[in-house]
Amino acid sequence: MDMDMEISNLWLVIAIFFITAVLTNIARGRITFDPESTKPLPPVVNCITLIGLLPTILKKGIQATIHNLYTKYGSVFTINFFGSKITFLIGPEVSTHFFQGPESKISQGNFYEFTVPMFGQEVGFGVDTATRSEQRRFHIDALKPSKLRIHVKHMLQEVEEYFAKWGQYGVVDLKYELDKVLMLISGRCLLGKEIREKMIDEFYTLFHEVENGLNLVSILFPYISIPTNRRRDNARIKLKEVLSETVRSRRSFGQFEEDTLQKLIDSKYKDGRSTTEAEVTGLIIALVFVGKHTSSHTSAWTGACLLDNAKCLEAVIEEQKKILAKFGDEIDYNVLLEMSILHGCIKEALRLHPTTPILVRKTHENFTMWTKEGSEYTIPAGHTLVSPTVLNNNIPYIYKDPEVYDPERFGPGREEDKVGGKFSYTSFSGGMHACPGEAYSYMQIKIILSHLLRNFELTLESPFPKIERGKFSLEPQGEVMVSYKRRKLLVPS
Ligand code: HEM
Repeated sequence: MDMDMEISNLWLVIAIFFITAVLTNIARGRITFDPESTKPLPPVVNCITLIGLLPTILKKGIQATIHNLYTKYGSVFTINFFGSKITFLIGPEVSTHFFQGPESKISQGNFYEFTVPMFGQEVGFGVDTATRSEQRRFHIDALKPSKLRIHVKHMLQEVEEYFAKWGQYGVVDLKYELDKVLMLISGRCLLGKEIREKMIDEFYTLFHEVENGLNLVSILFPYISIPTNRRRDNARIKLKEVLSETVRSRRSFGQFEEDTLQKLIDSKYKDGRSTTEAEVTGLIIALVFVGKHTSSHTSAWTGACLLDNAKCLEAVIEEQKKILAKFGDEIDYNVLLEMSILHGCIKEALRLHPTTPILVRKTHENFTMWTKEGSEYTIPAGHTLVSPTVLNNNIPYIYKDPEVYDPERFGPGREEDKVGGKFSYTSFSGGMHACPGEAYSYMQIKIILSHLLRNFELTLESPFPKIERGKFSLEPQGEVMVSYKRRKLLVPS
C-alpha cells in the first residue's frame, strides 16, 4: 500500500477519533477503572514512546507503525494519548467483544455525532439508543436479501440505459462513470421513481452539500457556524422538504412503490407507531450516504484491479461466458448468485482497499479478554476501542501473501477468511453493526461490472491508482482512465 497515502488518510481518520476521544474524556472527567480487577491492563504505548515513533510514522506510514506496535506488543495494546486510552484489538481472536459486545457495554459512543446535522435530529445519533436500535431494524429489514430481488430489473435498466450512451469506442474516467451510474441506481432503487424521474440531478447537488459535512472541522465541530456547515444545513432542509412531500403524497394516495423508501414509510416501531416524514427522510438520506461512496469506491477499485491483472480478467470473462451459455442474456437475482468469481474479485478489492479503514467503539464496562498470545487482560470502561480493518484484512498468518491481489484466496479449498475465524474479514464490519447493505452493494456492483465485461473490451490507460490523500474513505486517487471498445462476448458452443 502507498505509504504517503497511509500517512495522510490514516492520520486523518485516527486524528478524528483520537481528538474526539480526548474531547469526550475532558467533558466526562477521568476514565473510571475497575478497582477490583485482578487482571493486568494491556501493554501501554505512552506519549513519550509515541513521540519516539514519529520518525517511523513519517517514514513508513501509520499502518506500518501500528503493524510494528502489533509485532512488539501483540494483538492488544493501549495507546495513551494525553490521558485518552485507545486500545487496539488486532485480529479475529481478539475481536469478539468489539463486534458482539452488547450495546450497554460496548457501543459506537458519540463518534458518529457529526451525522446528526447530516441526517437530522429524528434518527440515528440524534435519538436515544432504544429508538436507534429500532431504526437499525428498519434498515436491516429494508435491505434483507429477500427484499432485494425486486431491485434487479431496475438496476439492470439503469445500467443498460447509462452505458448505451457510450460510443463504439472511447476513453472514459471509470471512477466518474461508476459513480454516476451508482447514483442513478440509488435514485431508482432507494429513493424511488418520483425523485429519479423528476429531480435526480437536483437531489444529488443538494446531497453533495450534505456529504461535504464529512470533513475534519465539521466532524469535530458539527455545529459551529462555518460556510460548509451552513450549506450542509440549508441543503438538508431542502432535501427534507422534497422527501417529505413524496412520503406525504404516497401516504395520502395510498400509493405503493417497490423501493426502499417505501419500506421505510411502511416500517413500524414495536409500539405500533408509524415512522414520521422526518424519520423517513433522515433514514433514507443516511442510506444513500453510507451506500453511495462505499459502492462507488469498491467498484472503481475492482475495475482497476481486474484491468491490471490479466489472469483475473480472463477468469471473470470466462465466468460470464459460461453464465451466458447457461442462462442466456437474462440476468436475475439467481444468475447474480452464480457470479462467484466476480464476487471474489470484488471482495478481494475490498480486502485490500476497505472503505472504512478503522472501526471504533467505546467501552462502558470493564471486560476481560484473552489475547492470541495467551495473556489475559482487563479492558477498562472508558477506553476507546479500535479495530483496524486495514490491518485485520492483511494478517499474514490468515492471508497468504496479503499484499497480492488474489481473489482465489476466498475460493474452495482455501477460504482464508473463514479458516482465520469469524472476524478475519471485516470490510463490512461484523456482529451488532454488520453492514446491512452488503448484499445490495454486491448486487449493484455485479450488475454494472458484468454488463461492462459482456459489452466492452476495456483497457486501463492510466497507471494503477494510488489512494486519495486526506479522505475519510480509502478511495482511488484522481482519474481511472479506461479505453473501451464495444463487443459482444461469444458464448462457447
Ligand atoms: C462496498 C460497499 C459497502 C461497504 C464496504 C460497507 C461497509 C460498512 C461498514 C464497515 C459498516 C459498519 C460501521 C461500524 O461498524 O461502525 C457499515 C454500516 C452500515 N452500512 Fe454499509 N457498506 C457498504 C455498502 C452499503 C450500502 C449499499 C448500504 C445501503 C444501501 C449500506 C448501509 C449501511 C448501514 C445502514 C450501516 C449501519 C449499520 C449499523 O450501524 O448497525 N452499506 N457499512
